Amino acid sequence: MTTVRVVVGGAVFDRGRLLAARRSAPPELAGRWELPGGKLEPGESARQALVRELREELGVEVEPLARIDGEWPLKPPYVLHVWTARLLAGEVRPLQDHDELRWLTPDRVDEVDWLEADRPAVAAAARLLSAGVTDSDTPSVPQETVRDH
Ligand SMILES: Nc1nc2c([nH]c(=O)n2[C@H]2C[C@H](O)[C@@H](COP(=O)(O)OP(=O)(O)OP(=O)(O)O)O2)c(=O)[nH]1
Repeated sequence: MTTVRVVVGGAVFDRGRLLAARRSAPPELAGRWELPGGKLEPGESARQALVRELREELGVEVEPLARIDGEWPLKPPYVLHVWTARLLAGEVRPLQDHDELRWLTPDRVDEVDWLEADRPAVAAAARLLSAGVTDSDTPSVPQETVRDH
């Protein structure tokens, strides 16, 4: 039996913009843009993994909010899950795995060359941003779009 392993990506919001990160490695993915994050470690929840990865890779503290509905296949055995997250503290810096970071307003999310797997989640995140549901400190996110687990 093959067990799928989860990679969690963060749709990080700050002041109406979505964070995009350009991978610096491995060679086949370098130059493509992703939602920063990484693999869950044993015993770790998706929220914990996201907080840890974004601290390591970007030097910031985030608060995961809710999962964007869906699961996207990556190189087996990995699948991508995406969570929205709010920037709590710090300024993002490309410390690990990335060589450029960009904050994109929802009308400009298509300006970067996203990894294929990320595109549906990026589109969902842009819709949330456009709808303004990420503006408040106490987010209220439409239940048909995200679920919390
Ligand atoms: N983090 C992340 N990885 C993605 C996304 N889209 C996508 O295809 N991937 C791929 C790239 C990698 O092959 C894999 C995740 O690996 P990673 O290198 O980010 O994970 P990690 O930090 O835990 O890595 P490591 O411990 O193996 O070094 O998933 C995405 O949006 N975010």
